[in-house]
Amino acid sequence: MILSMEQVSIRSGEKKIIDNVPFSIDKGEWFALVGQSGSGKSILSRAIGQLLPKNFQVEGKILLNEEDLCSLSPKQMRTIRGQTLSYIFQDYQGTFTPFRTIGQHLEEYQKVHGNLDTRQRKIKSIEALHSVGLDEAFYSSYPFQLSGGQLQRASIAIALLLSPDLLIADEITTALDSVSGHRILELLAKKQKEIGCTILFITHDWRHVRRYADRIAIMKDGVIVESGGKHRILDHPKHAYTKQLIHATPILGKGLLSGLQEVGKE
Ligand SMILES: Nc1ncnc2c1ncn2[C@@H]1O[C@H](COP(=O)(O)OP(=O)(O)OP(=O)(O)O)[C@@H](O)[C@H]1O
Repeated sequence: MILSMEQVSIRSGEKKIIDNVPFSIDKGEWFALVGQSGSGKSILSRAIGQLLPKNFQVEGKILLNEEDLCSLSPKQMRTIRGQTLSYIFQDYQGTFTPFRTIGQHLEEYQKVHGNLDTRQRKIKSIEALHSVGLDEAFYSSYPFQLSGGQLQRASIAIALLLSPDLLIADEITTALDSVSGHRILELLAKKQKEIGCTILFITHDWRHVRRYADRIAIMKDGVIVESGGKHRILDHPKHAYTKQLIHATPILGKGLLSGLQEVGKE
């Protein structure tokens, strides 16, 4: 198991946003966290990296590789973010500082994590760009010179630069057209195979859940109402809310909603 949440509750002042959430993610799996807007998916995922604003209080345990992240200092967390845990967000524009080139972003990330050799940093940055299908010319480009899909590729290059154990992808295709979104997820799936990292994938889109997820948790009003394997959740949902969500966005195509074969049937 790579990530485990034990009775995690999150408040902002008097408001309880997350209520007693338990879940665990196994090493190497693609774990989808699904739920309608405002259910608390982003707040929960940001709590993992201690990225919540100061007015939020987190209770419970968040164990990454058996280490309780809630007990770590901001300095210790900075080391973990990037090296062990990294994020890709829906708002890819926000990942980049407008007046710095893509290459400078890639280099800064390495510098912060102790790679002090200028030449090595440049070689690694260019390799990272190639690995997400961007050629060397993008090294000197500014963020505004890239399309949304290209920028999201660059965010993946940055997020995977130090081969993290856990990558949190928070609605990373929402701001892209469907073809670019599809390409980004294919790229992520390919990179996951290469690096062997675990993915916590936050989404509204059942097509993506069906195609990529191994296991799924369903969130409603700050509570996980149901979780399980893809086949179990998509083809045999138990909770009324899960059924409602699945039926609200039917998946086109023949056979089971999970895309798998029912056991015992040809
Ligand atoms: N900075 C904040 N301060 C106080 N409350 C917040 C803050 N950000 C989000 N919330 C509240 O926390 C709850 C959960 O929000 P969150 O963004 O986690 O939902 P979500 O499931 O990720 O939604 P979406 O799919 O639209 O991104 C909502 O009620 C929201 O209003």
